[in-house]
Amino acid sequence: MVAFESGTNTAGGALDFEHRPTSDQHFENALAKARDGTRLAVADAIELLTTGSDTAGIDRERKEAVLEVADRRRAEVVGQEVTFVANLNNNVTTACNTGCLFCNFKDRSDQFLEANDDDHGGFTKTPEQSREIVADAVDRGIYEVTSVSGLHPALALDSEHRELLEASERGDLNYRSPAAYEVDPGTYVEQIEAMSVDGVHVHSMTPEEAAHARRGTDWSYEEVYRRLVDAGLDSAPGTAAEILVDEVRDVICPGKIDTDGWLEAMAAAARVGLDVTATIMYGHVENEAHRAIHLDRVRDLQDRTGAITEFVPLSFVHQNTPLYDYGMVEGGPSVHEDELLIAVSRLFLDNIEHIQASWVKYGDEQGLKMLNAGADDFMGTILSEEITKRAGGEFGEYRSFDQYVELIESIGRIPVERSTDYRQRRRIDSEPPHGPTLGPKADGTPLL
Ligand SMILES: C[S@@+](CC[C@H](N)C(=O)[O-])C[C@H]1O[C@@H](n2cnc3c(N)ncnc32)[C@H](O)[C@@H]1O
Ligand SMILES: Nc1c(NC[C@H](O)[C@H](O)[C@H](O)CO)[nH]c(=O)[nH]c1=O
Ligand SMILES: N[C@@H](Cc1ccc(O)cc1)C(=O)O
Ligand code: SF4
Repeated sequence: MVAFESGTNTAGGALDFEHRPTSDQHFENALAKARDGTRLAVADAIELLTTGSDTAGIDRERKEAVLEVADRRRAEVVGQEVTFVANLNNNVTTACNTGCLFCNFKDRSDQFLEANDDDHGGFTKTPEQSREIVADAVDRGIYEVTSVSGLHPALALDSEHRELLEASERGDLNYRSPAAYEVDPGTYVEQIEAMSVDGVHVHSMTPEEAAHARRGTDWSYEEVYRRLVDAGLDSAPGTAAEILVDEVRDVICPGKIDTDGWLEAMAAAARVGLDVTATIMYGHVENEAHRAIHLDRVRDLQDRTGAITEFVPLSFVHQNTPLYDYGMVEGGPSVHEDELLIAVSRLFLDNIEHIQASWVKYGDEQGLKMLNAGADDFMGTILSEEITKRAGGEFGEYRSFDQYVELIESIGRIPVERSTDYRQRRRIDSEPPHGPTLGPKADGTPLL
């Protein structure tokens, strides 16, 4: 079989990682296990992701075989429905000093100081502004708000946390009083309360944000998530996962919590009754062994919690990022790596029902291909998008219900609007125009 390109980014090869994408398994054996529905081992995932770890590059025929098995599994597990949600993104602030090398969403927080006239090009919203944005979207029929933000130094969990941070003599807490800034983001609890408009589902507080919300205290993640639930939080996004192997995190996000911290935060969110999602951000310096270990850690977390509603592969967008600027990567993942990641996620994660194809990351055409390679959820309307756009992504910020219906029907599948937890679903089989019906103020009128 002809190997037509390298299966992994070359920069990963230059780094001296302990984990390498080799295994004592055989591709055909791993594929047979996948076909039978036998639980896959990490070595099997490495074989499938590399299309055989003893040969260089991705073999196209073998790749197609993996996608086909994953597509069949998808049909067995969830059938022909393709789901999506009527949501908006309302990110509170871009101020962040964590310095992740794959991220261009962030702006250095000193640029947001009252005393600084720099034009940072980012934003911070007050709780009142967040409420207005969400209330307007809810009026239009939206029923989920997703909110992920930079770790603004003025953000505290609540007034008690603020008092502790104000009183602390420690200089290492990444805290600064809101009075020093042009705009006061309030506390996390105030933001969640503000966004809880008319029963809208609030999907917010990644493990990294939860860590920021307990800095300088001895509070557990459970305590933090409990207070957030009291404020109106409904579920938590499992971003900040990146690659759940510390030797990779040490390179791309040394300022972030480690793998165990991420897993601990997610398990705590589950214990207080929250649904969560899980993600992988792949296609930078890591190799296929790291991707396989990541899947194993997510599957183990789901065995323990059962709280993960969907798995969301986030393809690395390289253009405007430090990793690319510093020459640490030559680009993002190839389309073949993208397809294999979706397919192997479906096959490996036998305990997670839904695999999301992100049109933000893949675009419409490739997103549809992913729905024939193991994915069954097509994300949400989101209305605005800042993370990928700032990184150089070009697939836009919004999809309408009409666009969704047309895209999903074009591949012969059934468009279904879903609630965040997938428990409410509505098949869309009427004539256009289409709009949301599951929201507190949704009556089928198109969003825009
Ligand atoms: C921008 S952060 C915002 C929330 C919070 N600061 C955190 O890190 O959890 C949310 C996620 O966006 C994803 N992301 C950031 N930059 C990206 C890029 N260039 N390509 C793909 N995904 C990216 C990462 O997975 C990251 O965890
Ligand atoms: N994949 C991306 C998502 N996915 C999240 C969904 O929109 C939704 O919030 C979730 O499925 C819970 O219902 N969101 C983004 O902003 N960007 C993505 O790339
Ligand atoms: N907003 C994140 C993605 C995301 C948000 C919530 C999720 O549950 C999953 C993924 C991004 O664009 O990268
Ligand atoms: S990924 Fe999150 S924590 Fe890291 S720099 Fe970006 S906004 Fe900050």
